[in-house]
Amino acid sequence: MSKHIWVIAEKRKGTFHSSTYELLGKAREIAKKIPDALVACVTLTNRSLTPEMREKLSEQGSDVILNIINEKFERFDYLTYLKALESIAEKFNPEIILAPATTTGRTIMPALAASLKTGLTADCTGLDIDNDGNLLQTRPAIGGNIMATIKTPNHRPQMATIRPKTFNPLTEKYSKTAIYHEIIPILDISDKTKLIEFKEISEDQKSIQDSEVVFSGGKGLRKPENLEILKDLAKLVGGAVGASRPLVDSKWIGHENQVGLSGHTVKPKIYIAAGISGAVQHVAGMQTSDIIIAINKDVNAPIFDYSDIGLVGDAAEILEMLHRALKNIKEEIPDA
Ligand SMILES: Cc1cc2nc3c(=O)[nH]c(=O)nc-3n(C[C@H](O)[C@H](O)[C@H](O)COP(=O)(O)OP(=O)(O)OC[C@H]3O[C@@H](n4cnc5c(N)ncnc54)[C@H](O)[C@@H]3O)c2cc1C
Repeated sequence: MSKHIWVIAEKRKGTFHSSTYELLGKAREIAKKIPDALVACVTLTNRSLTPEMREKLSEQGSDVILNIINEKFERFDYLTYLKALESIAEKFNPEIILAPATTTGRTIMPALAASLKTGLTADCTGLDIDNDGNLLQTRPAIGGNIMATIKTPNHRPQMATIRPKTFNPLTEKYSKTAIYHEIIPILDISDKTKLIEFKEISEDQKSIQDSEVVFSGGKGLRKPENLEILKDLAKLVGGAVGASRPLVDSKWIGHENQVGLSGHTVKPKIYIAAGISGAVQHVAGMQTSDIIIAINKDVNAPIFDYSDIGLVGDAAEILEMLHRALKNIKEEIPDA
């Protein structure tokens, strides 16, 4: 019988979040090391998937799509999600269940692991298969000072959440067309919860994980007012604002903007670290960015070891100069 590697899809409006495609790409890679493995994408929706959605999941590496339908799945609904996943996991006995370490994944996976009586490794940054077919789940531990590799040899399924932007989606379309199943589970749920309000993040609060340019500030910005320059810069180029943990701890900015081990992992095309020293816990969340530009007044700051471009000087002054220059370019060439 085939061994299922499940990827629990993260739905966003009429499409799927990029983390779904990243996990499908990784699932394809590990499937090569498990005989008879099938990559199954598990979607939870309130209606059938459109042909376009199915095609996309197929091209991104799914052999099978298991679409669980329930009227409550227009949005995330904790108890119904849990009961539905539990019931189909018991039916299909997957070997591995992967989900992105988003708010949804972080909420549902621990509860699912507990109800399936297995383990869960949260926030993984690496996955592999050992010679015995066990999933090797790697994640930073002890404050990011060591990488721990965890396996679950005695229980199935093996479950992990993975930080978005850790893996890459397939670079070439997967050649098979996924088999599409619709499942309408009969769920016995005594509803103890009700949705009071659903608040969507506004467009100008662009997520740091979805932006191609992230302007991040650290303690070297010296005062909260200097964060405004970062916000203006981000607005100018359609980017997002990130921060080191001390700025979040001081309530200059929200946790959704924190980059690093206890914040978010980002992988933009350009990451600007202004007044950030480059502590391992911060670097863990941004080191895979394509181009890293560091601004620091200390020429020996560790952040320069990770940067492609380094500017030595006062962060606020340099950011002001950058803002003026970009504004001028925008005025001269509006489409730039
Ligand atoms: C378990 C654990 C989890 C953690 N998780 C995170 C995390 O997710 N994200 C995170 O960021 N940190 C995290 N940390 C904290 C981390 O260890 C560092 O303390 C933190 O990243 C330092 O932030 P910083 O670089 O802004 O400040 P500092 O380390 O104080 O560095 C400030 C930098 O600004 C420079 N500077 C000063 N003045 C100026 C100026 N005028 N112009 C330019 N540069 C200037 C200095 O030279 C210095 O390099 C975690 C720590 C632990 C123990």
